[in-house]
Amino acid sequence: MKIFSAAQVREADAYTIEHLPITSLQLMEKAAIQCTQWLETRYSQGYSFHIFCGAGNNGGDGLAITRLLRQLGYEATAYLLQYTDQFSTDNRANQAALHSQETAAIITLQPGDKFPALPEHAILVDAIFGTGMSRPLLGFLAETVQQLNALKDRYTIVSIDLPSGMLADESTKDLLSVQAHHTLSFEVYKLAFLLPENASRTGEVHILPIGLHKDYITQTPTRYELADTALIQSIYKPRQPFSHKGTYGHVLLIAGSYGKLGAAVLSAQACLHAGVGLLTVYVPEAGYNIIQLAAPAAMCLVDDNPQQSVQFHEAVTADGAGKYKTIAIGPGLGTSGDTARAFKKLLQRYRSPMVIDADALNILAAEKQLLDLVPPHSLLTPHPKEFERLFGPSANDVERLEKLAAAARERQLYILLKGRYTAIAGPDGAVYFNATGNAGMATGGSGDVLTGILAGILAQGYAPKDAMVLGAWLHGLAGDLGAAASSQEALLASDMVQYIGKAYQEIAGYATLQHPSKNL
Ligand SMILES: NC(=O)C1=CN([C@@H]2O[C@H](COP(=O)(O)OP(=O)(O)OC[C@H]3O[C@@H](n4cnc5c(N)ncnc54)[C@H](O)[C@@H]3O)[C@@H](O)[C@H]2O)[C@@H](O)CC1
Ligand SMILES: Nc1ncnc2c1ncn2[C@@H]1O[C@H](COP(=O)(O)OP(=O)(O)O)[C@@H](O)[C@H]1O
Ligand SMILES: [K+]
Repeated sequence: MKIFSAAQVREADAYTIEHLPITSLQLMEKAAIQCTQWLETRYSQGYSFHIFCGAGNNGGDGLAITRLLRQLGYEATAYLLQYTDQFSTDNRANQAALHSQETAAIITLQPGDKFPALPEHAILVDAIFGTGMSRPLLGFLAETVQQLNALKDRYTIVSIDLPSGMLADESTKDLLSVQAHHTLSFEVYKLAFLLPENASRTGEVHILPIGLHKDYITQTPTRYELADTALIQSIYKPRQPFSHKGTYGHVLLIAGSYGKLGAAVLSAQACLHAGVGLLTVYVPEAGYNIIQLAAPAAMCLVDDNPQQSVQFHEAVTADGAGKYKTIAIGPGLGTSGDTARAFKKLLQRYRSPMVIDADALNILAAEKQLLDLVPPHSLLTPHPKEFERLFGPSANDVERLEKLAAAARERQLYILLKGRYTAIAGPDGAVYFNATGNAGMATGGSGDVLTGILAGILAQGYAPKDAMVLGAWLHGLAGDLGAAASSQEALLASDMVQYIGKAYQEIAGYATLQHPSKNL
């Protein structure tokens, strides 16, 4: 699903009005009908609705919602904020429609007026500004928004299209905006909804279809995209009946150190469940029995050093053309000087794309020149702190995304920035967001599982970008299925491993089952 900027949303509206038999007022009515239906299924007749309307088309939506709610028998009042007398045409049309229905439904709020008294079961609807927001809220507008926010613990606040004060595709981290419990937005996700800095202000986001023209949506290129099931199914390749373990690649996983061998175990198990053909795990001597017992399907190479791996570069031949399709390095590895030196030698020898995570990223961050040695098209998987260590601090989430895209482009890398909406950037500068996953995955070891999954998928022959997008989806879906089976609190990284199979099953769907038994 493409993520449109505010300017593109306006273009999409205009294109739809030009190419379909629909006026802008009718499009507004469709948006208002969708919002009203959402409110109606959620709140019974005992609730009253208090809709705060601006002078533009967002306010027009609010006025239309007020009228539709009243038609359904709800108590609903529109408060029209008098910060200007320049109303949009469709806003005026909806004021007139509401007046002709019943005059008392609109109350104008002037600067200096007392904030309206609210009954017990009130729902506050914010229809002040949407994608037309162009400057910080000041004076009367700022006071009204502050008064709404002061009520957020007592009443539910529903924002239409965007919480007023928030920009769709720029950071508004330091600006005042409505703090909504729900945001009802139209047709497409906006970048603002995917930024951690906005989490407490958008609340739950619900995207409602309003019938924007499909041609505009399919033909318009966007900088950002949210992965969806259609994209994942287009990437996923079912296994071939005559394939063998050589078909699916050999991964060398370099992970674990004394006290952190669990990271190697989790990565190894995840890599196996992701479908790798063969897996060799390289661990310090202390890890031999652990790996052999915890991942019997994997082979094990052991470093001479008992506690940390310091000569893993020897595992690949000097010309780099070894037997390993993919090398993954980092989970629980440690960052000692000897380990860092071995990593440097490995980077000099092995020139195919690798998966680089955790302590391997920390080694790169400590000695930044090593970044120049990373093979092109490698996959780096930093969390925000690791990203900052590697590429420097960012003033806000939008700047961090721009840094992500720039680093991927300039260094010809695939970089996956972890989070609620993990962001994936490649050398072409496009950024994909992943929507699967839940807060239960905020637990030690879940990143190690992701590293294993990515290496396992990459070795099977997926292109790096596809491996990243599919791997992040699979990882999050395994977490979602695991949490559904128990709870987010109880979810462990090992549960994510156990649910990789079920996650694949969902992606593949029964339609792709090749076995003759499906006809029985
Ligand atoms: N046909 C359409 O264009 C549709 C528009 N829709 C609604 O229309 C919204 C966009 O409407 P508009 O483009 O009228 O924009 P808004 O209603 O978001 O804002 C309107 C005006 O507010 C002014 N403004 C912006 N920031 C301000 C500030 N801080 N202080 C004072 N004034 C400020 C701007 O100059 C702008 O002209 C969408 O978010 C959506 O809710 C929907 O009805 C769907 C159809
Ligand atoms: N709130 C959340 N919602 C969705 N996914 C999450 C959330 N918190 C963490 N995750 C996912 O869990 C993983 C955590 O990785 P990381 O921080 O490296 O953990 P660790 O180093 O403990 O293994 C990432 O893939 C991240 O996207
Ligand atoms: K709004």
